[in-house]
Amino acid sequence: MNSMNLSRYIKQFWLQNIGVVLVEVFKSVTDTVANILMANALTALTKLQAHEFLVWSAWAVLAYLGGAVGIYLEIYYVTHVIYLMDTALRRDIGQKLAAVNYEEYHRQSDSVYVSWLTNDITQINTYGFYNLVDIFSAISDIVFALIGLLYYRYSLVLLTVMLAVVMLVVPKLFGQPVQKRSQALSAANEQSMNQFSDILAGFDDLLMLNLRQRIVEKIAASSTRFMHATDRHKQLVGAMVGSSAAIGNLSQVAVMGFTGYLAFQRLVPIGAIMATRNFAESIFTGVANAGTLGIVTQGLDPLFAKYNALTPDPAKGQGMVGPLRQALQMNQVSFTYPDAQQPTLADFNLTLGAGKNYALVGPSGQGKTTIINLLAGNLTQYKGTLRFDGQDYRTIAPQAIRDQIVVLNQIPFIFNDTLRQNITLGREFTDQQLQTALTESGLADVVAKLPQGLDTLLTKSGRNLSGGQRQRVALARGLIGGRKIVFMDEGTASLDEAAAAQIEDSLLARADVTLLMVTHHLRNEIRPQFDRVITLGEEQD
Ligand SMILES: Nc1ncnc2c1ncn2[C@@H]1O[C@H](COP(=O)(O)OP(=O)(O)OP(=O)(O)O)[C@@H](O)[C@H]1O
Repeated sequence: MNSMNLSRYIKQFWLQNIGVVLVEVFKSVTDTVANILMANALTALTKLQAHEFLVWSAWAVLAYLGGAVGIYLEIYYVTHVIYLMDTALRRDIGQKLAAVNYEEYHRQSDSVYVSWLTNDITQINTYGFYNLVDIFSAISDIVFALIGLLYYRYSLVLLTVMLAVVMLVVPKLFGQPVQKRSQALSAANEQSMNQFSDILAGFDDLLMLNLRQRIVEKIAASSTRFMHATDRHKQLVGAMVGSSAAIGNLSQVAVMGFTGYLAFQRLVPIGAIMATRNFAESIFTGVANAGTLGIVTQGLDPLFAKYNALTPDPAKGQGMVGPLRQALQMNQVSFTYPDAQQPTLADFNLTLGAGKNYALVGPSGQGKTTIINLLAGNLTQYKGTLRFDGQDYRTIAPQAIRDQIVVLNQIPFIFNDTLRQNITLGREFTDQQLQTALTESGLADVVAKLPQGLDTLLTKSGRNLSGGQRQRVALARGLIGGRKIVFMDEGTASLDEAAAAQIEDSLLARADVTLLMVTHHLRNEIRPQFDRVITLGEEQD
């Protein structure tokens, strides 16, 4: 994907954006015409010509009605086009996120990405798309107001242009600082999102400790910090817009004064004073806005830089693998987490034979989950060699490895969707395949008891399923694609003994499944069913 920036989306929807431009031009034309018509009415009034006064006023009313239609179109159509661009932008952010690997994705928390898709888009709308519309509206107003002034006297145009140049210079002084504060605002947004989701995720624990008030304190503190970042941003934007407005107002007075002089000289009609004041107002407000808004728009560059910094999975391997026939191997594998002082694994060796069952036990923090993530192809920055049926992982396409593996975590993720969708995740399967997966995962009985069967809507995090049922949904989700290597990372730790036994036994009994089970509680009765119990910290093969 090419790099993301504002203009990319404007070009992508160029036809609709031409529509936006036409709406703005239409508004400016109706304003200019209405101004001249009202000026004519005023001139007729100063000459006490009642009929002319009424006729010019009636025309002016028509022009103002046209302007009202322009305002309607601006509010409805312009917003519609901006939302089209928002959707394309969110889609591209989604595409960037979907292209990264495990390590890159987990460099930041989910709530940071949520903030990209919500707060950042609001910021891009306010300071980007709506701003650009405002800038164009300002430019269009300026052009037609200049034509209006030219209609009376070219010297009015000259004076106005000179004053406008002064106004353009002022906002430039604010460019860099505004960019910095806009960057800080985005960072503060991410941080508060992070803090909100962190404290809310801890609701259950706070409830049990009778510390729910902490939610209120944390939310308030986080919101206050965000408010300070907004304050700092707005202070600067305010100073910039304010100083431009001050110069603009003084310039308007100068234009009015000059028109008054021309009227005394009988070079323009007396009613022109109203029109030139309005034209000058349009021009100076337009120049002030166009100058300052342009700078605010540039302030969005750091946001886009953030999205562009996401690097797609750099894995070079193209090789394919099928179902495991011989073994998965780790040879002299060492792994150190970024920022960690000590390696988690050093010269580690392990062989998992196809169709065999392994238990991986050992004290907490020894690296059991790390081993699973290495074997699953999620962690790539290791030393040594990983092999799939003798083929080096580095030469295999990462998705080909994932196609063979199911990872069951302690708390599997349940999407807010139907049970069927939670298993298929949008993939097409025959009823037969679905039925087999339900049976293999021990879900068939559960589904039979649900009034709505597979169409039962599961709530967020699967709260209407028991822990064991959630595990089975995750298992069915993995097995349905024909995966035959199962890594259980404390997959049954949160279940009662009966539920754990049901899942473990069904996997242990399958000769076609290669099972690696990480556990702290290896039940004695299933110990003999393992081909090997690997204790971390002991000699490896
Ligand atoms: N993302 C990470 N970044 C930095 N260090 C990490 C990360 N994940 C794990 N570690 C560290 O690596 C070590 C091994 O962690 P790992 O989760 O693999 O151990 P484990 O044996 O599975 O532990 P447990 O039995 O408690 O689940 C620990 O010291 C842990 O602090």
